[in-house]
Amino acid sequence: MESKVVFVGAGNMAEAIAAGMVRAEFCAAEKIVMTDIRPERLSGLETDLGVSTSADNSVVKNAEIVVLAVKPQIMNDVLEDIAPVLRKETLVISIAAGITAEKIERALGEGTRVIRVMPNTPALIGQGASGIAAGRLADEADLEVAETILGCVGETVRVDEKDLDAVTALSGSGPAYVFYLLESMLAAAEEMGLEKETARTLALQTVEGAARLMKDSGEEAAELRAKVTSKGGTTFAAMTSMEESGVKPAIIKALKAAQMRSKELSG
Ligand SMILES: NC(=O)C1=CN([C@@H]2O[C@H](COP(=O)(O)OP(=O)(O)OC[C@H]3O[C@@H](n4cnc5c(N)ncnc54)[C@H](OP(=O)(O)O)[C@@H]3O)[C@@H](O)[C@H]2O)C=CC1
Ligand SMILES: O=C(O)[C@@H]1CCC=N1
Repeated sequence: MESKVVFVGAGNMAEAIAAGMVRAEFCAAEKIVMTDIRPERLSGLETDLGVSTSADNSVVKNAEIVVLAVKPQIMNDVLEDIAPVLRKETLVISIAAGITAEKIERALGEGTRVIRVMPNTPALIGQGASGIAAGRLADEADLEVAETILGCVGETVRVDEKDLDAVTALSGSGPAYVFYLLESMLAAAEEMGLEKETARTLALQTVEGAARLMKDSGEEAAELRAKVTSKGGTTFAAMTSMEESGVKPAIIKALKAAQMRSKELSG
Protein backbone atom coordinates (compact mmCIF):
# COMPACT_ATOMS: atom_id res chain seq x y z
CA MET A 1 0.00 0.00 0.00
CA GLU A 2 1.23 3.51 -0.83
CA SER A 3 1.55 5.50 2.42
CA LYS A 4 1.37 9.23 2.65
CA VAL A 5 3.74 9.67 5.61
CA VAL A 6 6.04 7.22 7.39
CA PHE A 7 7.41 8.25 10.79
CA VAL A 8 10.66 6.43 11.58
CA GLY A 9 10.77 6.39 15.39
CA ALA A 10 7.45 6.64 17.21
CA GLY A 11 8.54 8.54 20.32
CA ASN A 12 7.08 11.59 22.04
CA MET A 13 7.57 14.04 19.20
CA ALA A 14 6.43 11.69 16.44
CA GLU A 15 3.28 10.88 18.40
CA ALA A 16 2.54 14.57 18.98
CA ILE A 17 2.91 15.40 15.28
CA ALA A 18 0.99 12.34 14.05
CA ALA A 19 -1.85 13.03 16.52
CA GLY A 20 -2.09 16.60 15.21
CA MET A 21 -2.16 15.37 11.61
CA VAL A 22 -4.97 12.94 12.41
CA ARG A 23 -6.91 15.70 14.25
CA ALA A 24 -6.47 18.09 11.32
CA GLU A 25 -7.36 15.35 8.81
CA PHE A 26 -4.09 15.89 6.92
CA CYS A 27 -4.79 12.50 5.34
CA ALA A 28 -6.61 9.27 6.23
CA ALA A 29 -5.14 8.04 9.55
CA GLU A 30 -4.24 4.62 8.12
CA LYS A 31 -2.10 6.35 5.45
CA ILE A 32 0.19 7.45 8.30
CA VAL A 33 2.63 4.67 9.21
CA MET A 34 4.74 4.74 12.37
CA THR A 35 7.74 2.48 12.95
CA ASP A 36 9.54 1.76 16.20
CA ILE A 37 11.60 -0.93 17.87
CA ARG A 38 9.11 -1.16 20.75
CA PRO A 39 6.04 -3.24 19.77
CA GLU A 40 4.01 -2.12 22.82
CA ARG A 41 4.37 1.47 21.74
CA LEU A 42 3.11 0.66 18.24
CA SER A 43 -0.02 -1.18 19.37
CA GLY A 44 -0.93 1.78 21.61
CA LEU A 45 -0.59 4.19 18.70
CA GLU A 46 -2.74 2.03 16.44
CA THR A 47 -5.49 1.99 19.06
CA ASP A 48 -5.24 5.65 20.08
CA LEU A 49 -4.66 7.33 16.70
CA GLY A 50 -5.86 4.79 14.15
CA VAL A 51 -2.53 4.98 12.31
CA SER A 52 -0.78 1.99 10.72
CA THR A 53 2.41 0.69 12.32
CA SER A 54 5.37 -1.51 11.52
CA ALA A 55 8.46 -2.77 13.30
CA ASP A 56 10.30 -2.72 9.98
CA ASN A 57 11.82 0.55 8.74
CA SER A 58 11.82 -0.73 5.15
CA VAL A 59 8.16 0.41 4.93
CA VAL A 60 9.67 3.78 3.90
CA LYS A 61 9.88 2.30 0.41
CA ASN A 62 6.17 3.03 -0.07
CA ALA A 63 6.24 6.55 1.38
CA GLU A 64 5.52 9.89 -0.20
CA ILE A 65 7.02 11.63 2.85
CA VAL A 66 9.36 10.20 5.51
CA VAL A 67 9.70 11.90 8.90
CA LEU A 68 12.91 10.95 10.70
CA ALA A 69 12.08 11.10 14.40
CA VAL A 70 14.73 9.02 16.15
CA LYS A 71 17.38 10.33 18.54
CA PRO A 72 20.36 11.99 16.79
CA GLN A 73 22.68 9.36 18.30
CA ILE A 74 21.06 6.54 16.32
CA MET A 75 20.41 8.49 13.12
CA ASN A 76 23.42 6.96 11.33
CA ASP A 77 22.06 3.43 11.83
CA VAL A 78 18.60 4.45 10.66
CA LEU A 79 19.92 6.24 7.56
CA GLU A 80 21.96 3.13 6.66
CA ASP A 81 18.88 1.02 7.24
CA ILE A 82 16.56 2.97 4.92
CA ALA A 83 18.99 4.17 2.21
CA PRO A 84 18.76 1.01 0.07
CA VAL A 85 14.93 1.08 -0.14
CA LEU A 86 14.03 4.78 -0.12
CA ARG A 87 12.68 6.09 -3.44
CA LYS A 88 14.40 9.14 -4.97
CA GLU A 89 11.15 11.15 -5.10
CA THR A 90 10.34 10.71 -1.39
CA LEU A 91 10.54 13.94 0.63
CA VAL A 92 12.55 13.47 3.83
CA ILE A 93 11.72 15.61 6.86
CA SER A 94 14.06 15.30 9.86
CA ILE A 95 13.20 16.54 13.34
CA ALA A 96 16.50 15.38 14.87
CA ALA A 97 18.56 18.00 16.67
CA GLY A 98 21.89 18.79 15.06
CA ILE A 99 21.87 16.37 12.10
CA THR A 100 22.52 18.46 8.97
CA ALA A 101 20.56 18.15 5.75
CA GLU A 102 23.85 17.55 3.94
CA LYS A 103 24.60 14.55 6.14
CA ILE A 104 21.16 13.09 5.43
CA GLU A 105 21.48 13.78 1.68
CA ARG A 106 24.89 12.09 1.63
CA ALA A 107 23.61 9.03 3.49
CA LEU A 108 20.41 8.64 1.47
CA GLY A 109 21.89 9.34 -1.93
CA GLU A 110 22.38 12.33 -4.19
CA GLY A 111 19.16 14.02 -5.18
CA THR A 112 17.28 13.41 -1.89
CA ARG A 113 15.13 16.39 -0.91
CA VAL A 114 15.53 17.12 2.80
CA ILE A 115 13.71 19.52 5.11
CA ARG A 116 14.84 19.99 8.70
CA VAL A 117 12.37 20.91 11.41
CA MET A 118 12.91 21.78 15.06
CA PRO A 119 9.58 21.39 16.90
CA ASN A 120 8.94 21.42 20.66
CA THR A 121 6.83 19.46 23.15
CA PRO A 122 3.84 21.84 23.42
CA ALA A 123 3.07 20.27 20.01
CA LEU A 124 1.46 17.58 22.19
CA ILE A 125 -1.46 19.97 22.76
CA GLY A 126 -1.32 21.75 19.39
CA GLN A 127 0.69 24.66 20.86
CA GLY A 128 4.10 23.86 19.40
CA ALA A 129 6.64 26.21 17.82
CA SER A 130 8.67 24.84 14.91
CA GLY A 131 11.59 26.27 12.99
CA ILE A 132 11.67 24.90 9.43
CA ALA A 133 14.69 24.94 7.09
CA ALA A 134 15.13 23.64 3.57
CA GLY A 135 18.14 21.55 2.62
CA ARG A 136 19.97 22.17 -0.66
CA LEU A 137 17.49 20.42 -2.94
CA ALA A 138 14.15 21.00 -1.22
CA ASP A 139 11.95 23.55 -2.97
CA GLU A 140 9.05 25.86 -2.10
CA ALA A 141 6.48 23.07 -2.46
CA ASP A 142 8.47 20.89 -0.04
CA LEU A 143 8.63 23.73 2.50
CA GLU A 144 4.87 24.13 2.19
CA VAL A 145 4.35 20.40 2.87
CA ALA A 146 6.47 20.66 6.03
CA GLU A 147 4.60 23.81 7.09
CA THR A 148 1.26 22.04 6.63
CA ILE A 149 2.40 19.04 8.70
CA LEU A 150 3.91 21.09 11.53
CA GLY A 151 1.06 23.59 11.24
CA CYS A 152 -1.18 20.78 12.54
CA VAL A 153 0.56 21.11 15.92
CA GLY A 154 1.28 24.82 16.30
CA GLU A 155 3.11 27.77 14.76
CA THR A 156 5.85 27.47 12.16
CA VAL A 157 8.64 29.86 11.20
CA ARG A 158 11.00 29.47 8.24
CA VAL A 159 14.70 29.88 9.01
CA ASP A 160 18.02 29.26 7.27
CA GLU A 161 19.54 25.92 8.18
CA LYS A 162 22.56 27.67 9.71
CA ASP A 163 20.21 29.13 12.35
CA LEU A 164 18.66 25.81 13.41
CA ASP A 165 21.17 25.25 16.23
CA ALA A 166 20.04 28.57 17.71
CA VAL A 167 16.36 27.66 17.16
CA THR A 168 17.01 24.36 18.94
CA ALA A 169 18.51 26.25 21.88
CA LEU A 170 15.66 28.78 21.94
CA SER A 171 12.39 26.98 21.26
CA GLY A 172 13.34 23.28 20.87
CA SER A 173 14.76 23.08 24.39
CA GLY A 174 12.82 26.19 25.51
CA PRO A 175 9.91 24.45 27.25
CA ALA A 176 12.43 22.95 29.70
CA TYR A 177 13.59 26.44 30.75
CA VAL A 178 10.01 27.53 31.38
CA PHE A 179 9.36 24.38 33.42
CA TYR A 180 12.56 25.08 35.39
CA LEU A 181 11.33 28.61 36.12
CA LEU A 182 8.00 27.14 37.24
CA GLU A 183 9.76 24.54 39.41
CA SER A 184 11.71 27.37 41.05
CA MET A 185 8.65 29.60 41.54
CA LEU A 186 6.70 26.70 43.05
CA ALA A 187 9.58 25.77 45.37
CA ALA A 188 9.60 29.36 46.61
CA ALA A 189 5.80 29.34 47.02
CA GLU A 190 6.08 26.21 49.17
CA GLU A 191 8.79 27.80 51.33
CA MET A 192 6.53 30.83 51.74
CA GLY A 193 3.74 28.56 52.98
CA LEU A 194 1.27 28.57 50.06
CA GLU A 195 -0.95 25.55 49.40
CA LYS A 196 0.37 23.43 46.50
CA GLU A 197 -2.79 23.69 44.36
CA THR A 198 -3.17 27.41 45.00
CA ALA A 199 0.44 28.02 43.98
CA ARG A 200 0.10 25.85 40.85
CA THR A 201 -3.02 27.70 39.66
CA LEU A 202 -1.48 31.12 40.24
CA ALA A 203 1.94 30.28 38.76
CA LEU A 204 0.55 28.64 35.59
CA GLN A 205 -1.88 31.47 34.88
CA THR A 206 0.95 33.95 35.46
CA VAL A 207 3.23 32.31 32.88
CA GLU A 208 0.42 31.81 30.35
CA GLY A 209 -1.00 35.29 30.94
CA ALA A 210 2.40 36.97 30.63
CA ALA A 211 3.10 35.20 27.32
CA ARG A 212 -0.36 36.12 25.99
CA LEU A 213 0.05 39.74 27.11
CA MET A 214 3.34 40.04 25.25
CA LYS A 215 1.87 38.38 22.15
CA ASP A 216 -1.33 40.44 22.10
CA SER A 217 0.20 43.82 23.01
CA GLY A 218 3.19 43.50 20.66
CA GLU A 219 5.26 45.23 23.36
CA GLU A 220 8.84 44.26 24.20
CA ALA A 221 9.54 42.09 27.26
CA ALA A 222 11.57 44.85 28.93
CA GLU A 223 8.71 47.39 28.54
CA LEU A 224 6.18 44.99 30.03
CA ARG A 225 8.56 44.17 32.86
CA ALA A 226 8.97 47.89 33.58
CA LYS A 227 5.17 48.17 33.93
CA VAL A 228 5.19 45.56 36.71
CA THR A 229 8.14 47.12 38.50
CA SER A 230 7.17 49.97 40.83
CA LYS A 231 10.17 51.90 42.10
CA GLY A 232 11.09 50.62 45.54
CA GLY A 233 8.35 47.98 45.36
CA THR A 234 8.26 44.19 45.52
CA THR A 235 9.17 43.44 41.90
CA PHE A 236 12.06 45.88 42.17
CA ALA A 237 13.34 43.87 45.16
CA ALA A 238 13.06 40.60 43.19
CA MET A 239 14.67 42.01 40.04
CA THR A 240 17.56 43.52 42.03
CA SER A 241 18.15 40.13 43.62
CA MET A 242 18.11 38.42 40.19
CA GLU A 243 20.54 40.98 38.75
CA GLU A 244 22.87 40.43 41.73
CA SER A 245 22.70 36.66 41.16
CA GLY A 246 23.51 37.02 37.46
CA VAL A 247 20.35 35.25 36.29
CA LYS A 248 20.30 36.86 32.81
CA PRO A 249 23.92 36.05 31.91
CA ALA A 250 23.37 32.53 33.28
CA ILE A 251 20.38 32.04 30.95
CA ILE A 252 22.31 33.41 27.96
CA LYS A 253 25.19 31.05 28.79
CA ALA A 254 22.77 28.11 29.06
CA LEU A 255 21.20 28.73 25.64
CA LYS A 256 24.68 29.01 24.11
CA ALA A 257 25.56 25.63 25.69
CA ALA A 258 22.46 24.13 24.03
CA GLN A 259 23.43 25.70 20.69
CA MET A 260 26.96 24.29 21.05
CA ARG A 261 25.59 20.81 21.85
CA SER A 262 23.35 20.98 18.78
CA LYS A 263 26.43 21.77 16.66
CA GLU A 264 28.35 18.89 18.27
CA LEU A 265 25.56 16.42 17.47
CA SER A 266 26.11 17.05 13.75
CA GLY A 267 29.68 15.69 14.00
N1 LIG B 1 11.71 15.81 22.88
C1 LIG B 1 11.80 17.03 22.44
O1 LIG B 1 11.49 18.03 23.13
C2 LIG B 1 12.27 17.29 21.04
C3 LIG B 1 12.93 16.31 20.33
N2 LIG B 1 13.38 16.59 19.07
C4 LIG B 1 14.06 15.56 18.30
O2 LIG B 1 13.10 14.57 18.00
C5 LIG B 1 13.74 13.30 17.90
C6 LIG B 1 12.95 12.31 18.71
O3 LIG B 1 12.89 12.77 20.04
P1 LIG B 1 11.86 12.14 21.10
O4 LIG B 1 10.55 11.93 20.44
O5 LIG B 1 11.96 12.96 22.31
O6 LIG B 1 12.60 10.75 21.33
P2 LIG B 1 12.05 9.33 21.77
O7 LIG B 1 13.19 8.58 22.33
O8 LIG B 1 10.79 9.52 22.57
O9 LIG B 1 11.62 8.67 20.36
C7 LIG B 1 12.43 7.95 19.52
C8 LIG B 1 11.79 6.57 19.31
O10 LIG B 1 12.50 5.87 18.29
C9 LIG B 1 12.69 4.54 18.74
N3 LIG B 1 13.79 3.93 18.02
C10 LIG B 1 15.06 3.66 18.44
N4 LIG B 1 15.76 3.06 17.46
C11 LIG B 1 14.93 2.95 16.40
C12 LIG B 1 15.08 2.40 15.09
N5 LIG B 1 16.25 1.87 14.68
N6 LIG B 1 14.02 2.44 14.25
C13 LIG B 1 12.85 2.97 14.65
N7 LIG B 1 12.65 3.49 15.87
C14 LIG B 1 13.67 3.48 16.74
C15 LIG B 1 12.94 4.70 20.21
O11 LIG B 1 12.82 3.49 20.91
P3 LIG B 1 13.72 3.32 22.27
O12 LIG B 1 13.22 4.34 23.23
O13 LIG B 1 13.45 1.92 22.71
O14 LIG B 1 15.15 3.56 21.87
C16 LIG B 1 11.84 5.70 20.57
O15 LIG B 1 10.60 5.09 20.78
C17 LIG B 1 15.19 13.49 18.38
O16 LIG B 1 16.03 13.43 17.28
C18 LIG B 1 15.20 14.86 19.02
O17 LIG B 1 16.42 15.53 18.76
C19 LIG B 1 13.14 17.78 18.46
C20 LIG B 1 12.49 18.76 19.12
C21 LIG B 1 12.03 18.63 20.49
O1 LIG C 1 17.23 17.84 24.24
C1 LIG C 1 17.26 17.53 23.05
O2 LIG C 1 18.32 17.14 22.52
C2 LIG C 1 16.01 17.64 22.20
C3 LIG C 1 16.16 18.64 21.10
C4 LIG C 1 15.36 19.84 21.53
C5 LIG C 1 14.61 19.36 22.68
N1 LIG C 1 14.93 18.16 23.02
